[in-house]
Amino acid sequence: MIEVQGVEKSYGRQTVLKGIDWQVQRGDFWGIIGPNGSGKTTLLNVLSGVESPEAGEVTLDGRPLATYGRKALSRRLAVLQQDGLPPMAFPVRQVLEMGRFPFQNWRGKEEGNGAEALLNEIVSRLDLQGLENKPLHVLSGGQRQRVALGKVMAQQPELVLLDEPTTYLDIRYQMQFMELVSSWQRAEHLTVVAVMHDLNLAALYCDKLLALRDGRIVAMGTPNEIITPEIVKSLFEVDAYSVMHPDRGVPQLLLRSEQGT
Ligand SMILES: Nc1ncnc2c1ncn2[C@@H]1O[C@H](COP(=O)(O)OP(=O)(O)OP(=O)(O)O)[C@@H](O)[C@H]1O
Repeated sequence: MIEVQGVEKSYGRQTVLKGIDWQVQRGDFWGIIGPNGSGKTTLLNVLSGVESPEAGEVTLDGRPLATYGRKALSRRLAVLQQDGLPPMAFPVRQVLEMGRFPFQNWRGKEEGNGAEALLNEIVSRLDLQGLENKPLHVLSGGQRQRVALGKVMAQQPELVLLDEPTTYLDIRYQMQFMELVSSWQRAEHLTVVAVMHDLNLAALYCDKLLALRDGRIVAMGTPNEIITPEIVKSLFEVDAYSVMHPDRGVPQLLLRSEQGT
């Protein structure tokens, strides 16, 4: 679905992506991991077309990303940031409707009447009943991020790019958010690429992980291949144990204290 070939990206004299080669197949759930400043967000921005690489190319279904118009691209891919929506005064239902923008004509109208049913389904899937008429600024951060996910769902993308989407959520809402994304991904055979800071959540929900350090890919593979003490040490310079999750059969990290036991 996506092919990244020899991508280089610089800001001023700093090269932040160096020779990135990567392929994403339809239906994959990828996590991008790596330390602060390693280029994760920049790579996501190159995939969404927000940033253009100086060298190399990104293609979406065989066609260079740069040749897609903005509206055509937003019918294919959607992006959700850390704090997906600011605390503005728009009511929840209206914010969900904004997700339909790529399908509206110049008068802001959509052909057919499928959108209402779709929005109702999203409201019930995300448990937003009762919040539909409330303005965003009265919601909690966790509720607001659920609405942000709903707006992205309303866009009916084939590819979803998530940039640290659970950063401001407590552990209950982190789990809930990732479960919602995961069930949506399975139901619609979506392709998901998520920048993940929490390696344990990444191991639980991503099928494949790409590890970046200093703008280069240092490892790619399944969570079992990537979430190892050696790779984690090489990325983050921390010592950790890796244990198997008893239910899910994926690795989970336990950090080791610098003082020992
Ligand atoms: N718009 C920009 N202008 C100048 N430098 C930038 C810009 N965006 C990113 N950078 C620099 O590029 C490097 C990579 O940044 P990027 O945000 O991609 O890293 P990251 O891995 O997502 O980091 P974090 O985990 O802290 O979010 C950093 O050194 C950053 O300062």
